[in-house]
This record gives sequence, structure tokens and C-alpha cells, in this order.
Amino acid sequence: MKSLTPSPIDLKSITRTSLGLTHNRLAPARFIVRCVSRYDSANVDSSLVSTAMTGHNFGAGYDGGARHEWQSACAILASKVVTQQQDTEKSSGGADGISAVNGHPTLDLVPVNKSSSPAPLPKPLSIADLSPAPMHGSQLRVAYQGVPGAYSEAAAGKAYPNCEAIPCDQFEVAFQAVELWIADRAVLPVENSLGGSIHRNYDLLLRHRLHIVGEVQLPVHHCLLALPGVRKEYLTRVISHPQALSQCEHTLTKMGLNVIREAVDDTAGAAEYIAMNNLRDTAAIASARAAELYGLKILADGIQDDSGNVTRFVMLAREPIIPRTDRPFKTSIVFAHDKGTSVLFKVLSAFAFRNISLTKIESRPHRNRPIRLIDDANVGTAKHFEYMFYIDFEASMAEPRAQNALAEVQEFTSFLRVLGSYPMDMTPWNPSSSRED
Ligand SMILES: O=C(O)C(=O)C[C@]1(C(=O)O)C=C[C@@H](O)C=C1
Repeated sequence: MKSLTPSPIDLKSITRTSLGLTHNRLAPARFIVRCVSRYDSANVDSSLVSTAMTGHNFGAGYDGGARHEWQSACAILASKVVTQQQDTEKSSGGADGISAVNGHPTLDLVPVNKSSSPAPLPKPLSIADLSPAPMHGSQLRVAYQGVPGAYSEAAAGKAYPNCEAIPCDQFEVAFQAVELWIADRAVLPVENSLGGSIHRNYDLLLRHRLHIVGEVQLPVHHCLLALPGVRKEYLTRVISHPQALSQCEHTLTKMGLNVIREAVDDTAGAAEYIAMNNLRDTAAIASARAAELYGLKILADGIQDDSGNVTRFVMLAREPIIPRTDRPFKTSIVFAHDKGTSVLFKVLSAFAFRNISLTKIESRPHRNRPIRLIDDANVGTAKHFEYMFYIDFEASMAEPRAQNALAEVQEFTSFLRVLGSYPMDMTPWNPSSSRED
């Protein structure tokens, strides 16, 4: 797996820039490519969308291998990326200049000289143009949260060997990177065998329209890392991702370290922070690969509270996969009901009667309607919390028993969405080979 630049994508830098489009490759007969530096979801330049959608700007001199770039450009434009105002453009690099957002050049398609030679006729779409397969050369681009050396990067590599791993500074950015065609897939953690659910990703799964197309379970082997020459006795602080801190809670206590524990965005980011700031009183909980990347030494190895510590990640894509029955599949759903938890028993029985095993059940606050009031004139007002329920079950949506179970669930619920039906990770169990180095 190839890693991109260590600096992760942030929300502000999600522009056409990140597509890697170049000035030359997109410079067609009627358009030049130039800079934008603003992403504004409230404002769509519809003329740009329509010109890009016709596709005929790729006439003479257009490199046919960049069809995917055209597709990506259309998608990005349609995803409400707006051009900068003319005057701002001038100040940020001029009509044909390339300026930068967060260090990246940014691009724009601008009509030029309408009176010049007639426009080439539009090229008809072919079957290949409609393929949902990733089209960025042979390498799939996979977004993950964190910086290189994070476990999520290793999970991306396990899910998609030889992928181009794209670091993102937040989970939400990874979702958006796929939605905006900057990445082809995202690989995000949803639960850990010791630390439990990564709730943020459950909430984001509901808020975004991506589909779960697979899962990977990654054995997570934590190390205590510090600058060369630093000894355990010098430490006053241990920093890491909150999940990693919780997965090592008891071991850290047993080690007798006199340290405070502080949460940061990701494990490898903690290692990078120590190295960049030359912190000699601080250690990070992170992978052996992070030690290597950021020049830290391993003070203690395998400090997770359980040697079989595993994190489950889901693979997300813009399109669902077609469910099959020739191998074990899992299906993930989310549902809610106006009458709250009273429906739960009926939903569970729809699976139990069909012998379908559940592998996970999670509840999250129903953020649109968090409280339900039940008035009783004699006693007062009961305030029930409302939930969204997430269930994973062991069956493929191609199986009639799963379809029937969901038809029944739909009768009991006011909201039901299938998040994905995908192959189960059946990798043989071997936690001792879990080191990511
Ligand atoms: O910080 C990282 O390295 C991550 O990839 C994130 C994360 C998580 O969110 O749970 C992933 C796996 C481990 O369980 C610890 C942290």
C-alpha cells in the first residue's frame, strides 16, 4: 500500500484540487483550468455544472486516459463546489495562474474566447464511461482518519492491498472525500473488542449516504513510544487516541507510571506530535510502524489489556455491492420507531424466527427527536429518551429469509435503512501476528 503525503486532508481543503487534476491535462480547446480557493456548499455555479456535464470541453489535445478526471470534475461540480468571485480570483493568482489552498494548487474550468474556432462536437458516452469501478489508474484511493502509522491506515491496506491511502483529519472528512470523488472508498473503525463502539461513525453513517461494502477486523497491538534516550521514569504524560487509552487502561496502571493521560486525534498523530515538539516527558500509545515513521523508541510492547485486541472497520463506497450467497455475508441496518423501545422485541423476533444471528446491536440518541413526553394527568410527565437502533445480522440480502425478516421489521418501524450487505471478514484468527510493522 502506498501512503500519500503525511498531511491529512481537512474540511477546508476539499476542493477539486484534491482530485490531482493538472493544468495541462485539463486544458482543452475551449477551457482553461484555473484556481478556486473557496468551497461553499450554499452556492452552486450552475453554468459551470452544465458546461462540465456536456463533456465536450475535452476536444483536441485532451488525454483520453483522464476520462475519470472528467467524471470526477462533474461529480465535484455537481457537489456544489463553487468558483471564487472574479476579483478574488485575480488576487489569488490571476486568470491563468494556479494558486494554493492549504498548500495545494486549486483548479477551475473557465470558458475562454468564445469567438475562436468552433467547439468540437460532444463525444458520446460509452459503456466504459458508466462503469462504477474506480478509474484512477489501477490504484484505488482509500480515505482513512489519522496520519500515516495510524491503525486505520493499516486497516485500509488490509481491506484494499496496494491502495493509495489518503489521510484525513476527521472521520467526517473521510466520508466527504468519498462523496466528492476525492477518494474511491473510506475505511473507518466502528468498534473495538475492548473499547466498544466508535459512536461518531455510527452517527455519520446515518447522516451520510455511503454504503457499507465490506468489513475488516484488525488485531491492534499497542506500544508505548518515546523519544530516544527517554526512560519510563521521566514520563509525566501519555497521549493517544481515546480508544487506545481505554484499550491500555489497566496495563498503564499496572506499569506504575506516574502520568496523566491525554486524548488526541489519533495514535500516530500522538507519536508525530512528540517528535515534532521534542517532548521528553511525554509518551504516545501507537503502533510500531508509527515509532519507525516518527523516529521514536518502543519503551513497552503489547500494552493492550487483552492480547486479542481487535478493531472492526467498515469499508464505505458511493455504490452498494450486489449481495451474494456463495460466502458468509453480514447485513447492517438502522431503524427507529415512534413508540420508542417497545418495538425492539418484535424486531428481534423477526430475526430469531428465521434463525438469523445478530452480531451487533447498538443504540444512539435519535437526534431529530431526542425526547418523547408521556403525559399522565394523575402522576405527571414521563420523559423517554428516543433512540436509533443499529443491528448487524449474519445473512445476505440475497437470501429470502433476510428479505422476509426486513419486510417484517419494516411493518414495526417508522424508519428503516439498509446500510449495506457485505462479505464477512473470515481471516483466520491469529492475534500474535498483529504487529503492524
Ligand atoms: O488512532 C488510530 O490509529 C486509529 O486508527 C483510530 C482507532 C479508533 O478510532 O479506534 C483505530 C483503531 C484502534 O482501536 C485505536 C484507534
